[in-house]
This record gives sequence, structure tokens and C-alpha cells, in this order.
Amino acid sequence: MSVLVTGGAGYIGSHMVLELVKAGERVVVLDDLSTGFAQAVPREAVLVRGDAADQALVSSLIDEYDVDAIAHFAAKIVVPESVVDPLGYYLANTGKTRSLIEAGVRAGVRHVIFSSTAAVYGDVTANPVSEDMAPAPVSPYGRSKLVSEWMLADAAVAHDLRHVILRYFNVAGADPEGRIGQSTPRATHLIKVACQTALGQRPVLEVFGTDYPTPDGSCVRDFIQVSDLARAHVAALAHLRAGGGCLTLNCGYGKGFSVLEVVAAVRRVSGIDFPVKLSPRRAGDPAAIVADASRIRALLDWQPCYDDLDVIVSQALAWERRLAQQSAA
Ligand SMILES: NC(=O)c1ccc[n+]([C@@H]2O[C@H](COP(=O)([O-])OP(=O)(O)OC[C@H]3O[C@@H](n4cnc5c(N)ncnc54)[C@H](O)[C@@H]3O)[C@@H](O)[C@H]2O)c1
Ligand SMILES: O=c1ccn([C@@H]2O[C@H](COP(=O)(O)OP(=O)(O)O[C@H]3O[C@H](CO)[C@@H](O)[C@H](O)[C@H]3O)[C@@H](O)[C@H]2O)c(=O)[nH]1
Repeated sequence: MSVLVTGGAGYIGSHMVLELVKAGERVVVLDDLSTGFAQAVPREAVLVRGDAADQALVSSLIDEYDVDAIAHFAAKIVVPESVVDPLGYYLANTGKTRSLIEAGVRAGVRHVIFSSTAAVYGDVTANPVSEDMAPAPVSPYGRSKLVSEWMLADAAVAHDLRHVILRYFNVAGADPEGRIGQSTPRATHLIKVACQTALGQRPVLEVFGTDYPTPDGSCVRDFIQVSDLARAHVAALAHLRAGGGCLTLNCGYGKGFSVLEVVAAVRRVSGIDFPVKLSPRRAGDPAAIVADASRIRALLDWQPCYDDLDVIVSQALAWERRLAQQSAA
């Protein structure tokens, strides 16, 4: 049996591939390398360059590698881009997910793990947020993911298919052994941008908004370390293979850190007092979003190992240093 990982050359998918390989799984990565990197895929996994919506290709991979489970990471992920290109996002995230699931169902795949997002909750007014809260996404990106969630749920009723939907909160950090990390060019993620600023690769870190109704006025987020998140997928796979039912689970630690607290952590860990500019709010940012993370701990055999902001920041910094060395070489 093998696991088909779409988007397995990307930031989060590549960390799951490492965890799967470590667990002795056979892994086939299907990635079009639009934002991913071939070198992020370990030698032990098969990398096929192609589109997750290419049904003929997906069917042939399922047959050739005896795939019993699909982990679907492939997507477009930039929220503001989704506002200017909603149809592109619905195609990439919803239309292509439909094609992939259909190919999987036809070929007899019974397990799907789907990368969803805290963005499905929208502008929450109370924290922490549990999975029972009615989703109300405010961006085409969030809506494109929510429609995919619904599609999976409907397909699970009609077909012999079970799924785990994982709603990631803010993903950060890197492989603790330094093999992989977030390589996305022009990334907008706070911890990555702050580390790049500390290392002098960006002139200044802008803090978007200091007048939010939060303790220090900046936004609050729940940061989950990427290898912990990857292991949640491995636990979800074990749940499905053991005959477990469909689940929708938040992936966070249940702890909020403000943007200014993250800045302080990056300064503390790096020892560098990099420049920060207090700027106006960024459109579309909810003031605070923190996971109620009790369900995943109750229902999956999953224990986080890196639930510590300074550890996450030190991994992200180490990865940025490595990327800088690679590009200088
Ligand atoms: N990064 C976050 O903080 C975050 C938060 C919530 C949810 N997510 C979700 O996690 C998943 C992975 O995100 P990431 O941060 O690793 O992004 P990423 O851009 O690093 O990875 C996406 C991967 O999918 C590939 N891809 C895109 N479209 C494809 C297609 N049609 N066919 C084949 N491959 C394709 C890309 O080349 C890339 O390797 C996405 O579904 C995203 O929506 C990410
Ligand atoms: O240079 C920066 C970058 C970010 N921020 C702030 O930091 C917070 C976090 O921003 P970011 O790291 O861009 O993450 P989010 O906008 O919270 O979105 C992430 O987390 C969501 C789930 O919570 C996912 O859906 C998205 O794909 C993922 O990018 C926000 O308040 C931003 O305004 C800054 O102040 N300065």
C-alpha cells in the first residue's frame, strides 16, 4: 500500500512526506512544482510532476502504487490573491479537489486527508474556536476550502470513502533536523518575514495594526509547528486505516500570541534588534483566532513536541540561515 501526497513538494506536504517515510510508508508525491521544490522530497519517496486534477494520471498512480489513501495538500494559498482572482482559486482549490476525489473514488481509494484552514471560520468574535462553530469564511480562499470540505462530506455519504479534514491554524517553524523548511519566495507569513528581517534580508518588519481589541493592540494567532502538524496527518491516517469515522479537526495548540509577542520572540531568539514599523491594519485580518484544540487530542493519537514559540522561531531562523547559505553558494 502507498499514500498519494498531492502538494508533497510544498512547505507542509514535504514535512508530512518525511514523517510518512520515517513511519515506513511507501509514498508517491504528485506535485506540479508551481510553488514546491523537487529537492524538498526525500529520495525514499517517488516524485511525479503533474496536476492533481489530471484524472488519468491520478488513476494510473493509484493502480501502479496500490494507493489506499490520499493526503491532499495541493492548493493556492494566498488570501489577498484569492480576492483578485476568485475564479482561479475556486478552480485550483475546489474544482481540482473535485476531480481528484472523483478519480480516487473511481479507483477505489477509501481514505482522504484534506488540508483545510482556520480561514473557514472567518471573523470570529469569541475564542477559542471549536469545530462546532458555524463556518463563515470572509475570503474566496476560505470559501474555496469550505466548499471542498462540503464536497468531501457529501462524497463520503454516497461512496465508500472516509476522510479527515484538518483545519490548520498558523503553521510555522521547520524540520528540527534542518532538512526542509518554508522556501516559498515572497512569503507573507509573519514568523518567516520576521526571521528574514532579523537576518537583514528585508529592511523592516511591518506590524499591520496596533489598534485591535487585543491586549497589546496587535492581532493574535495560534502558531502550530509544521512537524507536529505533519504528525497529526500520520495519526489521521492511522485513524482511517483502523476503520475510524470521518472527522473535522482543528490543528493548533490552543494558545494565542500577538504579533508584537512574535516580534519580541524573534528578537530574543536571534539576539538581533531588527527594525519594526507600526503600520495600518492589513485588509481581511481577523483580530484574534485561537483554536479549541481539545478534539484532536481526544480523538487522534497525537501529542505535540514543539509547543513552544521560541523553539518554533529558532527552527524558522535556522532554516532562513540555511536558505541564505544555499543561495550564496
Ligand atoms: N501555510 C499555512 O499557514 C496554511 C494554513 C492553513 C492551510 N494551509 C493549507 O495547507 C496546504 C499546503 O500549504 P503550504 O503552506 O504547504 O503551501 P505550498 O505552496 O508550499 O504547497 C502547495 C504545494 O502544492 C503544489 N500544487 C499546487 N497546485 C497543484 C496542482 N494543481 N497539482 C499538483 N500540485 C500542486 C505546489 O507546487 C506546492 O508544492 C494548502 O492546501 C493550504 O491551503 C496552509
Ligand atoms: O509582515 C507581516 C506579516 C503578518 N503580519 C500579521 O501577522 C498576523 C498573521 O499573518 P500571516 O502570517 O500572514 O497569517 P494569517 O493571515 O493569519 O494566515 C495564515 O493562517 C491562516 C489560518 O489561520 C491560513 O488560512 C493562511 O493560509 C495563512 O497564511 C496577521 O495579523 C498579519 O497582519 C504582520 O503584522 N506583518
